[in-house]
Amino acid sequence: MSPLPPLNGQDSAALWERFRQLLWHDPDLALWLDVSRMALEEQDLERFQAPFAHAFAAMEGLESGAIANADEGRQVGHYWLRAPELAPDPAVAAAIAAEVDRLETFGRDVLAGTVTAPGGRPFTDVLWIGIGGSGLGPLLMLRALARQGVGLPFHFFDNVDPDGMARTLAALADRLTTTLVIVVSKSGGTPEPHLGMVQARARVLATGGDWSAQAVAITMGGSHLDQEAKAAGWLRRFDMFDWVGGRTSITSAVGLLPAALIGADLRGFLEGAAAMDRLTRVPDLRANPAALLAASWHVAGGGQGRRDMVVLPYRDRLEVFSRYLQQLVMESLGKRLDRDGVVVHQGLAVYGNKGSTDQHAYVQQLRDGLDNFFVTFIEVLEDPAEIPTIDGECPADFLEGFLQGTRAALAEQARQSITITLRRFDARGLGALIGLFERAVGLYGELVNVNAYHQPGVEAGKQAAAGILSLQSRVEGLLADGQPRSLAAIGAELELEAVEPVFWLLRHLCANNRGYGAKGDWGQPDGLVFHHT
Ligand SMILES: O=P(O)(O)OC[C@H]1O[C@H](O)[C@H](O)[C@@H](O)[C@@H]1O
Repeated sequence: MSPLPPLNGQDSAALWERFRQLLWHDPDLALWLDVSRMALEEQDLERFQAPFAHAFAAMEGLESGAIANADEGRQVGHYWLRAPELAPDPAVAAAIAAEVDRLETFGRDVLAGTVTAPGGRPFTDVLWIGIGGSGLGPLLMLRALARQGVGLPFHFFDNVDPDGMARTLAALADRLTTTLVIVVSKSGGTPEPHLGMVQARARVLATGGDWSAQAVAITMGGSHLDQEAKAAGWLRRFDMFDWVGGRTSITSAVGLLPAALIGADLRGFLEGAAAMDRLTRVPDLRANPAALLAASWHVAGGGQGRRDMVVLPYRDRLEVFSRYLQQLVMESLGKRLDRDGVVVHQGLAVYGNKGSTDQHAYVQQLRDGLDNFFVTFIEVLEDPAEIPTIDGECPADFLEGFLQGTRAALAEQARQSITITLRRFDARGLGALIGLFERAVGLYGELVNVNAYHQPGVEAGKQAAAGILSLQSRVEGLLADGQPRSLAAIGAELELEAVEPVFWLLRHLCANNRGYGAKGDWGQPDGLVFHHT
């Protein structure tokens, strides 16, 4: 093969040669990957040989059951979920396969009306309670694969925003007694899904529902949530295995149960991911699409994430994909320390929405402004037949034109882009996309030597939040005697280092009907006097 022409200028023959040489295609998945507009050069492909040999070996170790998440002492087994025979323990392989069967059967029975809400009425809705990977994966499945009139409508509690909960409960109204409530938390101890569960249960019971007959748990065996579901005899419990991280849980019950309840092809989804896994195990940088992605990300950001990934899928069904990738990529790669304990502040920022919509929003800056990004276009070739050409205008052709136009306009300004093209978008294709990005993140994590499977920063935020809640109890306890106090007085009596959190807490309490009031100027916190009425 002739040397890869460098990416510079607008020499269309050289660009075409780059396109031809770097194009990756798999006929079975009918998927193309084009990284020719990334700053990946011949010398990069050479210098990456040794690091990728190491990364491929590390991924092989991970898939064979190594403790790849050393900090948490955990195996990383999401690849086994779609190829159970790869699990190092035959009992684990059997458990994975059995769980898929149970999920599929349960979904089918709910849709067929053989598993019903109390009183024998068919379930009408699903309320899905989960956050992070336990919320985003299901949302992606739903937005990507739901078809009009098939399966159950979904509603989400993916936060503890009381306004969001109130709106969701109001929309369900009297259908709450025929709503299947699915509480999802791998750890079973995350506060958000717990609080959501408590609120949902109270409302279901208040409207005459039968909570245990409507509730389903997806969690690790033995977790707090699992114990609760077991003790109260919930309708079903599904397993989330210890070796599956939240951001890679979409091929577990977390993504499969939504698929089953919207009548999507969950076996096809798993098969697509498994097929991509096979293709991304190939230990050859140029022949491995996940390696080509990881190498492209590396050169774009100098191995330090200096360019953001802008995800532009040209399909509304993939609108949530950028949010999904945000968690997968940023929670995996955004790390302060590398595996040797050196401070590296690694990461790769991800944002996006969809094309061509974004063409009319922030693409202006991508074309003309700060060159701190690369775009990942996602294209689907097969168009639905329902939208015809009218007066010679075919929306699908415009979409194709907008995609190519944006790619070319960016290239004119030496802005980098990747394009992933799928012949067809279906459950299998979605599985393949998931598998592709999961592996690319794993390989990139090896290249930059970070543990892509833990999230110590998230834990820090959780602990700080717990500290604020305990401070609130102390402040409320102090003010319970009815004595008015300034922030300084509260700080002195509680021996606090800082009073600013107390100001924030009391500002919130005073804004609601919680029995607290304040005298003074809210713009001059030092002069405020708070009291409990
Ligand atoms: O499923 P859970 O254990 O409730 O966790 C939900 C989410 O929150 C955690 O804090 C993690 O940062 C996420 O990776 C996880 O997906």
